[in-house]
Amino acid sequence: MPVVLENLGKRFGDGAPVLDDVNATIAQGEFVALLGASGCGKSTLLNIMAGLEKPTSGALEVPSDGAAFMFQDASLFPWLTARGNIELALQLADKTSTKAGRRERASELLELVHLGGAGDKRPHELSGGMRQRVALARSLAQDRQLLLMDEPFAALDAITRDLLHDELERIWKETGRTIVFVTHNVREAVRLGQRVLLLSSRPGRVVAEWEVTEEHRTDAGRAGELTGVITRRLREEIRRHAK
Ligand SMILES: Nc1ncnc2c1ncn2[C@@H]1O[C@H](COP(=O)(O)OP(=O)(O)OP(=O)(O)O)[C@@H](O)[C@H]1O
Repeated sequence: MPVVLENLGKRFGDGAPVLDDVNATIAQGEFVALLGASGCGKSTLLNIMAGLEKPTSGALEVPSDGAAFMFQDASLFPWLTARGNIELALQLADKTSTKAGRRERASELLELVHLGGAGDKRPHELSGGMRQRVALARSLAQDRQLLLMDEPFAALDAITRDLLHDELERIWKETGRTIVFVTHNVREAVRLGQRVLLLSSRPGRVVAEWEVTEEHRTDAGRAGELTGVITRRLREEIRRHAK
């Protein structure tokens, strides 16, 4: 099922609208990067898609089983091991699951995020990148078609982030999830998205979008050109907003 946003608006209390007339359709299995300046309403839009916030106007269609969420901060339970954190998510997702079933599924998910050997470690024993891998496995444990990711790699160093980009792309291809990935990093948006949507500021609205083609993926020069085009457009938005 696609995600459809129609003339979506959001204001908090009697403040100025944060989002106004947001329109977008995201196909099942598509990977969309949502880009915008700080404070333009990206997280608010994601929260609306997750059902955590209600829009003030407009309509939205999301898969009936809701969405899985992954944040910038892994927010793992510190007293549980990596495996324990994943098993808990499995238990919450399916109350009828058995302990043995959860154990097996947690092992599969740990393998999927390349953490097969670290299941018994607790969060403080893991690096930032490893913690985000556990968080990714935990969000996949929720077993929803739609995965919403809010700047999940923003706090990581560049090398770890590049590695996780490769991993996320592989996992997306393996699992066929629909992914909406919020970032303010243009390079990251072009690296991951099949499509990049740019949200303007005050009010937030989709003002531009770009397809990232196979050519961009295989030719670093072409990817660099597209990154440049999008960066210039993003800067325009930021300047317009600063006036
Ligand atoms: N619960 C809330 N109550 C009042 N205002 C809010 C609430 N949540 C968000 N806002 C306001 O909505 C605007 C958009 O915030 P949001 O977090 O969605 O932006 P963002 O694009 O995700 O920002 P960033 O990139 O900095 O994380 C901000 O001005 C923020 O202060």
